[in-house]
Amino acid sequence: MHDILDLNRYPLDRPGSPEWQALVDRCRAELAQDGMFSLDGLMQPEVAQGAADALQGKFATESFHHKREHNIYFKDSVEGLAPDHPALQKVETSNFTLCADQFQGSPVLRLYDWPPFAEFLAATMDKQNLYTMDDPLARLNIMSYGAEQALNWHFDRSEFTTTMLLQAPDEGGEFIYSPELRSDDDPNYPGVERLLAGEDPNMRAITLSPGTLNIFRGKNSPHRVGTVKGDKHRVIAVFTFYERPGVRFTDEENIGFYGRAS
Ligand SMILES: O=C(O)CCC(=O)C(=O)O
Ligand SMILES: [Fe+2]
Repeated sequence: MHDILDLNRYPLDRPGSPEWQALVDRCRAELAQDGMFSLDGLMQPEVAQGAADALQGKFATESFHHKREHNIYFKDSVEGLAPDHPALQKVETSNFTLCADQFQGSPVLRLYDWPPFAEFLAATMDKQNLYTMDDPLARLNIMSYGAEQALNWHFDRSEFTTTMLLQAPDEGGEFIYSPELRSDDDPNYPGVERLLAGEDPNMRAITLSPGTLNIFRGKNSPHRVGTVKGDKHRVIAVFTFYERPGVRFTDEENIGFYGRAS
C-alpha cells in the first residue's frame, strides 16, 4: 500500500506497534474533543487526484443524479413537531453518485478492502470490529458536486461518517457543521431552527485537501457541504463499515439511493 498511502506518517500497516497505538490515541482524543479527526494526506494527493481524474467520464455518462428536497432529519414527519415547524423546513441536495461496482481497480477501493484500514478505524472509534459491506453498490460511493450543487443540512443515521476527498473545488465545498447541537436526550429544536436560519453561534467550517481521510461523528452534529462554485467539481469517497459482517441493502433501498438494484 506504500504506492498509494503515506504509511511513514500514518503507520496503519503496523497494527499494535507503539507508533500505531500513538496515532490511534491521538485520533481518539481528537474525536472526544472535536467530534472529528483528519489524517491529512493519508492517500498521496496525486493518487487521490488521479482517482478523481479516472472517473470524470463515468460521472458524465453513468452516474446517478441524486437530487431531492429533504429536511434535516430525512424524515417526512417528526413526532411532536407540527408539519410547518421551522425545524422541518426543506432544503435541497444535489450531487452525482458512482457506486463501488463502477470503479473496480480504483485506489480508493483498494484502501477500503485492505483489512488494516477497518482495524485502524475500529480502534479509533472504540469498536470491537468493523467490517466492509457485502453490498456491491453501497459499500463504497464516490460523489461529485459541480457548480451550484451541495449536500444540504442533515443528521447522519450512523454514528460515524468516513470520507476521503479526492478533488477539491476552486471555491465552496467546505464541510460546515455544528458540534453536538443535539443529544440523544434533547432534540434541541430551537437550536435546529437557529441553525437553519444561519444563526448558529457554534457553526464551524473546515476545508479538506485531496487525499485527506476524515472521520466525523455526525449523528447529533448537523452538517452540510457548502455550495460548489466554478467548473472544478468536489469529488469525495464515502466509505461504509458495519459492526457485523455481510451487510447488504435491500433492492428497494438501493433503488432509493442509487436508482438501481445490484
Ligand atoms: O461530502 C462530505 O464531506 C460529507 C458527506 C456526508 O455528510 C455523508 O455522507 O453523510
Ligand atoms: Fe453526513
